[in-house]
Amino acid sequence: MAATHEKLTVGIAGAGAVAFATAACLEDAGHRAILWSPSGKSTARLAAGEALTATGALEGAFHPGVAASAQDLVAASDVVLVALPGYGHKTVLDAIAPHLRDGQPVIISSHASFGALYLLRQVAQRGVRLPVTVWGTTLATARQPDLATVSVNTIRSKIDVATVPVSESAKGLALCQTLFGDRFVPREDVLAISLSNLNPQNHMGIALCNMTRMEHGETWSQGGNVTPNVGRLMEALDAERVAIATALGLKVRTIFEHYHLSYHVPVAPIAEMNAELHAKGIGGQGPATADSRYVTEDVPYGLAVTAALGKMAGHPAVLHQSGVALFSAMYGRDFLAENTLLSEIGLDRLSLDQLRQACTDGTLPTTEKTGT
Ligand SMILES: NC(=O)C1=CN([C@@H]2O[C@H](COP(=O)(O)OP(=O)(O)OC[C@H]3O[C@@H](n4cnc5c(N)ncnc54)[C@H](OP(=O)(O)O)[C@@H]3O)[C@@H](O)[C@H]2O)C=CC1
Ligand SMILES: CC(C)(CO)C(=O)C(=O)O
Repeated sequence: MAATHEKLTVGIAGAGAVAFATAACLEDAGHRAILWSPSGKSTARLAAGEALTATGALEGAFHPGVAASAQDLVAASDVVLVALPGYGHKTVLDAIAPHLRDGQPVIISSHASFGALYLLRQVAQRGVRLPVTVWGTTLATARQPDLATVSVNTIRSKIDVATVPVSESAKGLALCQTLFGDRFVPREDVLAISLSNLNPQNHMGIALCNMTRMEHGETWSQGGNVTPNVGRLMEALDAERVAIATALGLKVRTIFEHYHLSYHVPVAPIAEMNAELHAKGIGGQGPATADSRYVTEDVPYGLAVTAALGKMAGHPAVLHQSGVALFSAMYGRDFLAENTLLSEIGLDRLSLDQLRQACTDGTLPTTEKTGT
């Protein structure tokens, strides 16, 4: 699909902060957005006729549609966009998979734990082929003060994108441009995107170093608490991730580029960039609970993946591995075991060659480990 002024209907699976912000942006651009909340809770007020009010980087009152079921969502949409935390991905992918049509594009924002490969396997069992476009991050950073309002902190100027199968990359990119404008940076494949989500490493530094604030339920500035030592930890985590990507011959953004492109602040040490965000009033607030996706999503669906890829690439990500172990010890949970996608795609049974092939053609091997 070439980038056009075509107006499309986008079915959004998920109805949290990012889903609301994405729906508002789509409606603002003249597209039609339909939201689906897996429990129905998050769309109840919109379904009752209230407007979705966006404040901040996007202002306005919008009336996206609401779907009562995954089946209705998929049936009414040209494109399906998955926008919710990784711990909900398998549930939602399982809900949409039986209804997706041949060729119907799916976008996952942000992509986690090779969910694209899982979805492609599920639809292939029905003989359905479709392109899955994956983003390393989200269109916006946002919070949901209530279930009819979204506070949009920033709309990103650059988003890393790839499509599985890779042969559909140009069409996937054009679709994203049609929907969201010229803000996409094409990356090689879903493997590159898996190493492009900076939330897990950044949230590890932020949550680990502010855990007592989270446990005490304090209100605290996120940007203002990325102090020099926290910033250095985040930079060291970043160096591990970038080293793995480099070893695999993949180009990914650095933490410096990420903060610069997401928040439009000059490149500097990460503590300084965060201090600048804090001073500008866009540093955000850190989690006011230990039950935060900064840990419950980012450890099993993020740190664990980078750690696994580090081992496969021969560049062990010691700090990421330590993050999984430390948070598991702190919470008294086995975060590695909580990931519902990696075990499904059998990442530990794949060789690097097999994983790379699957990321290229979208087909997971059925045979035992072969190649390096
Ligand atoms: N918010 C932000 O600024 C940023 C977010 N991201 C990433 O974007 C994604 C979405 O974030 P955000 O919108 O803030 O998240 P939210 O917590 O606001 O998402 C809430 C939505 O997720 C659904 N959900 C939660 N748990 C489950 C589950 N177990 N099964 C099924 N559905 C579930 C909820 O369902 P229901 O409606 O039924 O309650 C609701 O629709 C995450 O991966 C996050 O890391 C990345 C960068 C910035
Ligand atoms: C707040 C922000 C934008 C940075 O940590 C974020 O990534 C999130 O909410 O997940």
